[in-house]
This record gives sequence, C-alpha cells and structure tokens, in this order.
Amino acid sequence: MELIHRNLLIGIHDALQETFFEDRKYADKVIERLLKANRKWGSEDRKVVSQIFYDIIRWKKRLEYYMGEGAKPGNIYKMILAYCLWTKTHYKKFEEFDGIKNADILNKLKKNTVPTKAVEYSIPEWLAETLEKELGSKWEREMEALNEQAPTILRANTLKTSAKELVSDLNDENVESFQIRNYPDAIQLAEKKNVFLTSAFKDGLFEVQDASSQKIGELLDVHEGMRVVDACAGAGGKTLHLAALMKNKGQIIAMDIHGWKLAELKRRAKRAGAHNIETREITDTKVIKRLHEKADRLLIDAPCSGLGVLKRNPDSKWKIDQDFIDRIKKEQQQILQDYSKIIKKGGKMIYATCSILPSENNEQVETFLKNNDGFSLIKEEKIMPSEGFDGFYMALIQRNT
Ligand SMILES: C[S@@+](CC[C@H](N)C(=O)[O-])C[C@H]1O[C@@H](n2cnc3c(N)ncnc32)[C@H](O)[C@@H]1O
Repeated sequence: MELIHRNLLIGIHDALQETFFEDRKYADKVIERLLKANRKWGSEDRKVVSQIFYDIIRWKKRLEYYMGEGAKPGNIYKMILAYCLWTKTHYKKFEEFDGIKNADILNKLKKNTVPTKAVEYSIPEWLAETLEKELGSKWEREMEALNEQAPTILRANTLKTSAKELVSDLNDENVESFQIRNYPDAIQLAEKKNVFLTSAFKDGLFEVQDASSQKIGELLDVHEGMRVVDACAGAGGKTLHLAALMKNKGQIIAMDIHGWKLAELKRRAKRAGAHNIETREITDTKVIKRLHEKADRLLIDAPCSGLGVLKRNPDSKWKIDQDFIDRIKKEQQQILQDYSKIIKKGGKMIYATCSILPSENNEQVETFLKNNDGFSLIKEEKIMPSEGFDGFYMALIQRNT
C-alpha cells in the first residue's frame, strides 16, 4: 500500500480526529462523509483511505506504544507515521510529518516486543481483564480474529430474488461475489466494493447483513400468517429478513425506543417490498403491556456491548467502558423479563446479542429461566469471531405456561 497523496493524508487525519475526539462520531459515518465529500478520489484512493483509517482505529493502543504517548488532538500525524513505519506502508515525506522523530518510533519497533497483552491486541486494559475473566485463555484467539477486516456479506431478499440470481445480477454490474455454504440467502463479496451504488441495491434485491446475523431469523422458526414481534428492531436488519421468511404474509410489529431508527426501517422496508411490517415506538410501558400474550414469535435482539462485531466497528472498543457493560447487562435482564410476556403460551422467542461475553449471553438466559418457570430453553448457539463471521449469541426459548 502507498500513501503518496497529501490530500489523502489530510483526509485520514481529519477523519481520525473526529472519530477519536468528538462525541457520538462513529467511524462508519465519519468515513462515509469523507468519501462523499471527495467524489473525485478514484477507487484505489478510496481503498487506501478506508484501510488506513480503519487500521489505525483498530491498532490505536499499539501505535500509541510505538509513539511513546497517548493519542491527542495534536499528534495524529505522528500516529499515521507510526502506522506507516510499522506496516512498511510507502509514504512521502509530507510537511505534516516535519519535526516527528522517526528514530524513536523505529527503536521501539526494532525491539519487537510489547509490554502487555492489551497493547499486543490493541484494546483497553480493562477489556483485556474482562475478556480473560469471561473467556479464559481463548480470549486471545478471539481478539486476534476481531482485529481482522470483516468480509462484506449480503442477504438476498427472497421477496424479489435468490442468492444465485443475485450473484449473477451483481456480476453484470462488475461486482464479483459467491454463495456461502449453509447460509441459504447469503453471498460474500470477492472484494470490498460500494454496493450501495448498484441498481441491485436500489431495486431492493439485497441488504448488507452478516452471515451470523442471518442465522437468527432462521432460528426463530417463523411461518406465513403468524404475528411476530421484533422488540429491539432498530433500523430493521433482522425485521426485513423475517418479512422475507414469512413471504410478506402475517404481521410483524417492529418496535424500538428510538423513533428515528424505525423511520429508517420503514424506508428500507419500502425498498425491499416488505409490506407486512408495522412500526411502534416504545414511548412508555403501555406499548408493551398492550401486546401481552399476543405474539406467536418474539425476537429480542438486545442492546449489548457489541464486542462480537469489533471487526466491523473497531472504534466501539474505545467508546465503551466497564460501567457501560454493567449497565447494559441490567437492561438486558429487564428487557427479557418485561418483553417475554408478549409471547402467547406455546409461542417461542429468541434472545440474541452480538456480544461474546457469557455474562451478556447464556448467563442472562440462565437467570431468566431460573426466575420464570413457565419458559424452557429449546436451543442456543454461540458463534465466535474466530469461526470467520461476526460473533453472535442466540437462544431459542419456548413459553409453556
Ligand atoms: C442490537 S440493536 C438492534 C439491531 C437490529 N435488530 C437489526 O437487526 O438491525 C439493539 C436495539 O435495541 C434498541 N433498544 C435499546 N433499549 C431498548 C428497550 N428498552 N426496548 C426496545 N429497544 C431498545 C436500540 O435502540 C437498538 O436499536
């Protein structure tokens, strides 16, 4: 890789500044805006900018060690230089690098050791402790996988097409992809491309959705004509999958505490041709109470630490802390308690997260089942990032009485 154009360097710098130091600025949105504002950059330039931007976010703590100081608004060019030296990225001697002592960085690199596991895997010290406590020695394998780039996976919208047809349609638009064994509607891109520009996307033939996430819809065992509640629907990644699995028949009630996410869901549903979705913002407890014992199926895709999807959102490891995880765990148990009442007797629900911590996953389900003897576990699945796709947990639970 080469970093030889000054405007790309400045772009990467500004995007990192925003992501690291501004509140509520998320890497995916920051890079999207940067690339949109620079339409004249060619596809190779875009690739270089995205890769260096995401790699530096991923490896921030390790780079801070090589720099000999923590990241701050005044030293991000030094961090970019440390990255170029570490990864042997070819760069020009830009004026922005003037005055930075290469030798100090190179000396650290030459030692070829790092002081702690947290530096090695580039995560906060508290997170290394939490991962070790919860996963034992296998946490290192998972963190190694989480520091890789995620593949781009699409879900063919079976209301309009099939995975096989989608591969062929995308091929006609110069996007190479292939089907994935054991994931009936998933296809993987051969290389990163902006698929949102394709007519296949505009025609609603697919959604970007990781392969692990696609397993959740399938596990819920929905059928045409059922009433299904998606209680934490967000912008509807899984709702749209459920609509396709139900062949647009029956009713899906998609809920969330954030109305703006549901508005985005509606836009996506229109593009996908999904007509059986109704959205309801959760403004008070009555919204839930009205649905008690009304649903055949319930999906709780709970808010979580997001530690299973760090490949995709590496900045979140710098934005969360142990307090956040402790708080979210309390919410997860409360959501399970309150929302499980929505299922009819004999109905089923899924509790899912994109976390790899047992305390957010099976331990939550164990606590719930201990306190609610009318429910029983049918099946659970833990997908770890080292298996290739995102880390996810899902438990299928039946309401008996
Ligand atoms: C993991 S995300 C959902 C992702 C979504 N299901 C998808 O597939 O795209 C969790 C969602 O739960 C929502 N949420 C947080 N607290 C909630 C609560 N108490 N009740 C319902 N939704 C909640 C968040 O706004 C967020 O959209």
